Amino acid sequence: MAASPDNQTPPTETLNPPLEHSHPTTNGHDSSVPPHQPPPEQSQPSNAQSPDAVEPGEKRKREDPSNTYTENHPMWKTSLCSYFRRSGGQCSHGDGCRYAHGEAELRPRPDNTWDPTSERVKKILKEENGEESKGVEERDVMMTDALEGDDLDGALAKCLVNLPMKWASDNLRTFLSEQGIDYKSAKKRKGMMVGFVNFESAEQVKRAMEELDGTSVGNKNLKVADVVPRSFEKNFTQQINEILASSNGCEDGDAIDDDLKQGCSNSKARSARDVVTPFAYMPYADQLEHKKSNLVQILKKLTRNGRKACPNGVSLPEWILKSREIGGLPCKLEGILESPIVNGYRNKCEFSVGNSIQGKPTVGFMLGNFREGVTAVEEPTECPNVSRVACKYAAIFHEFLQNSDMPIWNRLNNTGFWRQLTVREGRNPSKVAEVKNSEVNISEVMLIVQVCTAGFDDALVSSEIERMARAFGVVSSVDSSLPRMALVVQDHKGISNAAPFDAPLRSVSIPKADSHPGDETASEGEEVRIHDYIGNLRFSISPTAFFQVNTLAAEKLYSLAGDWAGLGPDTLLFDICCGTGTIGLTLAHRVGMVVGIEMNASAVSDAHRNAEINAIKNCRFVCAKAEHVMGSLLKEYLNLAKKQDEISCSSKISNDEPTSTEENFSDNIPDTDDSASLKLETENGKSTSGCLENGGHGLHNQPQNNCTTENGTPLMQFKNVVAIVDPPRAGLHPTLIKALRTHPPLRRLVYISCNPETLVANAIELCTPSVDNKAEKGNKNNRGWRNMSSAGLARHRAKSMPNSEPFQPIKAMAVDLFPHTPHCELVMLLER
Ligand SMILES: C[S@@+](CC[C@H](N)C(=O)[O-])C[C@H]1O[C@@H](n2cnc3c(N)ncnc32)[C@H](O)[C@@H]1O
Repeated sequence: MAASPDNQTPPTETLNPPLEHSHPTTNGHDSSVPPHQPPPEQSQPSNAQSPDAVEPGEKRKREDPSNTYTENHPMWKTSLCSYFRRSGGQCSHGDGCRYAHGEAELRPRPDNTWDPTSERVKKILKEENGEESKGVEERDVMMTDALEGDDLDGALAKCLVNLPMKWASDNLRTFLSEQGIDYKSAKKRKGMMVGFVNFESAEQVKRAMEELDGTSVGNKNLKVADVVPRSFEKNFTQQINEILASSNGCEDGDAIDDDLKQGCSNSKARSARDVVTPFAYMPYADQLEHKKSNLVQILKKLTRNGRKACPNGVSLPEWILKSREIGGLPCKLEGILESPIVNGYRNKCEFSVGNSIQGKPTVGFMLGNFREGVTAVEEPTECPNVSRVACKYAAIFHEFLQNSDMPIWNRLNNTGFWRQLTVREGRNPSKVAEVKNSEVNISEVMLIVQVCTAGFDDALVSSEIERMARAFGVVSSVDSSLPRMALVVQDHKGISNAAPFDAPLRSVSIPKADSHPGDETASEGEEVRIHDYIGNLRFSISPTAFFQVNTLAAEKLYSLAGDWAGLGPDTLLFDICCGTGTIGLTLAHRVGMVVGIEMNASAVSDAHRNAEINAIKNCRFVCAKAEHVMGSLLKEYLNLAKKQDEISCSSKISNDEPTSTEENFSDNIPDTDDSASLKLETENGKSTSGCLENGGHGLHNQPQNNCTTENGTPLMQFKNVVAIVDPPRAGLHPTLIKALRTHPPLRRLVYISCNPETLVANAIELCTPSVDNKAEKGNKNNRGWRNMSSAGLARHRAKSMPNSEPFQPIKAMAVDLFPHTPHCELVMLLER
């Protein structure tokens, strides 16, 4: 399953590698800086030459820091001396060197962090990341699905880890033959780093381990690991004995005590709790501290990369110059707001269907990464972020699957029927006293069962789905603690469980006799929806629309964004990536007008409906990819002021063809968007006029000027134009960034991010000075972007930014929407 904190791919968020810590390339000093110069965030000591003094075209000179830093300087001995390390303890600066000669001399930095290349930090990171950082080498491989036509024999099967992803079975067989390894069968799927080998005898296993373990293939070392296949239970003891005999010199048939079992077979598996909520072992206050210090490291990348990306001959912007006063941060990180509830907070959980370690069909979370050979699934009961209600539905489905005639999904062969259960919860508005136990507010549940009908008889599919509906109905009719329920089946044939928005959905009636009073009995084809509240606004949410998974914490997030956006009656607010309209609608009463942009058509129709049910009239929602329409929208709305005298507002945005600036923006990053398939829509399905129609609700606000449309409707013009962007994990499209950056009247931008790494990358492009200098532009033929970090790519793109006033990072703050996981939302205010 995909990994993300957004609710399109929920609790598996932690299957992603943990947040990347800032880790300069080699020596703790930035790679662009010669060994004996300070890292970028400290390279402008107070008495250093002002960058403004640098002549155009001349490289900015850095002073020898050993002369300028003294013992009293806050950065004294806070970085390791790479020269000292590389030369085996020699450094011409001797004791006077401002860098630490070894770990013992190293001092903490003013912000209480340590040189990221120090052993101390490496050790902390290892501990923090726990098993996650150890990688597959130190873990069991828990494949519980069989490869096509060949069940693995637990005792004589081995798993080879670190094979090239692109290898198929043939490559693996050739490799084994070249190494002189005898085996019975060998299988590998492209896209995985693991392959499976069955052997004829314990001797073959032993020899394979001796020959292959540690052998290098490409730039990796092979690891021979155990497999815990379906036959785990019956073969376990035998398997252990074989392993003991073959790899540890124990005699075949030795008595096995528990310690030996663990030590020799490495059979300690991680639990779903460890995988999904790796911070659950820490007190909540420590979790918050931990997230904050991670964010500090990530934010510093913005300063470092902004500095690097600054074109030659251009003064460093003020925010970079001032960064050294705040420990290298691009702006102040004002803290982290805690979640009002820390347990059972998720209103959406996607439970995988797969075999447990014991080979039993199970509904829950995968215990690791498919690419690493882990397909085992465990029940969610120990995961503190999942509600008891969601666990109950997972358990009902789990029981049903034990006797289903249809097979569960096999991730290796991409065959099977039952794939995933999504539980979405709708809540009543919470009273303060109920916040701590918000589960009492769960008033309705939408169950989305994902299946793959390909190759199955229609009649069989229908009868099995009916049987499932009865199973849910029976339990909910006897358990009065379960809320109202609606059932939807999603047919998805793709490889990953992440189905596209338009994967066919149909609602399934829950048989009346068995159903709980009030259960949804939507007729076939009718769209089922759930409802939730943000403040006192009611939101109607369709099955595939995004809605923040922690509603109460989202309320804090939106109000923070609103406070920072500097709203008022004369504000036009662009809510970019608006989903069901949550941000714009909750802030609508504080602005003149909201324009929301969202690509998921169901979410846009939810947004319209939500405006309607809450009687909000000053919002308009556009269904399109933001990168396709933002240039046009900004141009139309922001140019209004210039056109005041001659205004007739006859211009139309009839489609999302790129504007001239978009056309000019060519970089060599492929754009996979299908602009042709998208059309700009308004709430009425008509094209949008260049000026805003006076919507009614916002009329009590005082627009600066009015004008009229062709048909005489009054129009408003706004003094203050702000944008709140809330993109998915991948961040903003470069074309959108350019549109925001190159429209000067847009003075303020609030960036909400569930992935601080992409926020930093996008902010590099938004905040780096640009020049109209062809020589500075990126190399159009450079295909090396594939290997670049997101920050490197952003620096590269920043070179192609048309000359325009950059934004400045003003302040940042985190909001914890995901207790017990490493994730949180980050909000940053950018102004110019
Ligand atoms: C993190 S969600 C935020 C939704 C909303 N602001 C909220 O808080 O409920 C990101 C949203 O962006 C939408 N989206 C993703 N890519 C987009 C694009 N290129 N243009 C417009 N919307 C996009 C997704 O469909 C999703 O609804």
